[in-house]
Amino acid sequence: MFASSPRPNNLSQKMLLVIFSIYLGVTCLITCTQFLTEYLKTQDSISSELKQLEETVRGPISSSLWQYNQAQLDVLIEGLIKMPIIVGVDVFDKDGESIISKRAYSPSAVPLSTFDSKTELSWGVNGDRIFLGSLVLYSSSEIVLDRVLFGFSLIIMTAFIKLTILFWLFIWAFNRYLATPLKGLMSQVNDVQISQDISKRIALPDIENNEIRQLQEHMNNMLSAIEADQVQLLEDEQAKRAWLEDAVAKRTAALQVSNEKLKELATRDSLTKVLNRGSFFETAQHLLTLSQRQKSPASFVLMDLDLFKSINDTYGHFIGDQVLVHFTNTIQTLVRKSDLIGRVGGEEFAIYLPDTDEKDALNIAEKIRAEVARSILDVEGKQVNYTVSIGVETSYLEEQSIGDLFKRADLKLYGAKDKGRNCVEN
Ligand SMILES: Nc1nc2c(ncn2[C@@H]2O[C@H](COP(=O)(O)OP(=O)(O)OP(=O)(O)O)[C@@H](O)[C@H]2O)c(=O)[nH]1
Repeated sequence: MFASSPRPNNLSQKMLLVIFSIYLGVTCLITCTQFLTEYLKTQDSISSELKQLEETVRGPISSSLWQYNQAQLDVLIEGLIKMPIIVGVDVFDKDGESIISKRAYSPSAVPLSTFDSKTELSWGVNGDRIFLGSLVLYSSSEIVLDRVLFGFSLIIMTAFIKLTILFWLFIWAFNRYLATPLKGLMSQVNDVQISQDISKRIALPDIENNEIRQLQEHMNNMLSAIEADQVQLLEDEQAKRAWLEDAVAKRTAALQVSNEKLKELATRDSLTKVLNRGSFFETAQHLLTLSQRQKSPASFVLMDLDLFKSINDTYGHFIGDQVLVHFTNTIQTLVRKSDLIGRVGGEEFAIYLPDTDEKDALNIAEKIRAEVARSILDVEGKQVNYTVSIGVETSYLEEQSIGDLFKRADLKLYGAKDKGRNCVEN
């Protein structure tokens, strides 16, 4: 049973040690007391037997002494000394002088302790008792021990049997009611710990309604509380994350809008919304490089509003601004979405036309010139008419710089101005 039982842990070992040490101590104490009591009882019993023997032999010994019958006295003393409870016999005369002294042991094996019983020897003559001497019978502790040990071995044996039965009963009860349920409890707690699955619950099989069950219930309540806390924490965490993601998304959208605005501010002309000079030339340079790689033609149209100073002077700067906006709106309706429009000076604009040869570029420039010349702008009840001079230039394949193209277009623009304005020069 013990071999198949679970290996005791420190607590159980300690419990066993403490319980059985106490039990052994108490048992030893009781046994020693029992032994002492038994010893004294046996000694009393032997003393009584000695007394009885004295009563029995007092008459014959007194008779032998009265008659001086030494032979009879010797026989009687020999008989006494052979008795199992007697280790010595002494006979004294009336003056206390030893007449006979017999011992059942040799001088080399003297008993540890002896005790005796003494009786007077007398003889009756004419109704008077004549004192003849005394008889002393001795017995020893060894004889008492011999008797006690016989009875006591039975006590020791029964005590050992009781102790053994109690020990195994204790081991069985300990395993059945404490060690096995505790081991099961620890194993299940360990499972929860290793798997980190708080939804698991501890369920010991065949458990009685005792402290272990209460412990199991307390642990399960604790697990439930931890699980509820974890769920709450998870929900809080998810809510926080959702809030954070929402805040980040809103912030990102706001940043994108700001970026777009910044980009527009950096790249666009605030009045006409077409590309500013820097941005136009940068983008046009990229497109020119691309056109060259694809070996496709590209054209550059440079436009300058005619006598714009006098428009400002005549109608004021506000109307001058409206003319600029009108002009950009007009050209946007006449070019492709892929064409690049930029404001390169106060009243000077440029269009970069990818995949456009000289002939097509001239057509577009002419369309712009004609449309502008034809249109009448109505601002604040005033009718404004304006014209534009245009220089057109188409790129050569070996041409690398948009600046060169611009310079050549500018020369053409001067030519148009020289020819009297409101015309296209290429
Ligand atoms: N309203 C307004 N005027 C501008 C703006 N930018 C430049 N101007 C004006 O445009 C005028 C350009 O005048 P000029 O360079 O003498 O040229 P022009 O009068 O157009 O004469 P030509 O170019 O020879 O036909 C100047 O008076 C500038 O003040 C602007 O954004 N708004």
